[in-house]
Amino acid sequence: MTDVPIPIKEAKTACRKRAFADRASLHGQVSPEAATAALVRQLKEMPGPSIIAGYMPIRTEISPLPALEALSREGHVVCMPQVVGPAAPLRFLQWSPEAEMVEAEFGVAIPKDAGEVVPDVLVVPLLAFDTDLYRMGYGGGFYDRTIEKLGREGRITTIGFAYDGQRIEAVPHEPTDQQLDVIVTEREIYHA
Ligand SMILES: Nc1nc2c(c(=O)[nH]1)N(C=O)[C@@H](CNc1ccc(C(=O)N[C@@H](CCC(=O)O)C(=O)O)cc1)CN2
Ligand SMILES: Nc1ncnc2c1ncn2[C@@H]1O[C@H](COP(=O)(O)OP(=O)(O)OP(=O)(O)O)[C@@H](O)[C@H]1O
Repeated sequence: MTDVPIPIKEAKTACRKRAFADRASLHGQVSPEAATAALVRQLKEMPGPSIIAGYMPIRTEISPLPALEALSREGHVVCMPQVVGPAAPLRFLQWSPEAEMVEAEFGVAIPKDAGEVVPDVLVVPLLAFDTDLYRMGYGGGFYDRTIEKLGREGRITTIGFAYDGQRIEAVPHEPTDQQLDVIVTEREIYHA
């Protein structure tokens, strides 16, 4: 029997469904402290002052907030993503632990009345990843478009943040999928 390749969209949909279930079983079971400490260490290793983009966790994403709060209190500029349109890259609004938040597209909170900044480090949420540092998100292509644009305009470092159990053998990918530079979990730091 010959192997018939599964079309990429179908492969991604099937993978995404499995990844949702797998991540849900990790969330609440895996203690995030070691991941937080590793993320803080990784972000502090960045040369020079950096503007760090995080995310407000939704669903069962591992929360980067303890790490971002600590870095913000130490004087780092931190920002959060905003969806501006279905085919547009994300834009980033400055954030601090005291920032007033409002709910925006897809149920994601964004800082209210905040100024736009351009990050040079992106902490990226994901559903699943592999050791080639491919990631799978919710399917909007927002991070792929954003990484592609920021990379074209300057230097950008991308750090995936996840539970180690979100690692899978191979994430189905297509030419527009961007590989991350680093993935931080509670157990491991993966490099390209
Ligand atoms: N915490 C967090 N913030 C983020 C993202 C993210 O993945 N996580 N984004 C990353 O892009 C952007 C928001 N984009 C999002 C896109 C889709 C869904 C979502 O839940 N989608 C539905 C499917 C919607 C549909 O197709 O009808 C789903 O997954 O069930 C959430 C956020 C910016 N902020
Ligand atoms: N740089 C880009 N330019 C144009 N289209 C893009 C770009 N990057 C991704 N896309 C399109 O977006 C669609 C969804 O991408 P994909 O399934 O990889 O999303 P995702 O990485 O899971 O989601 P997200 O990045 O929002 O978390 C793809 O069909 C792809 O064609």
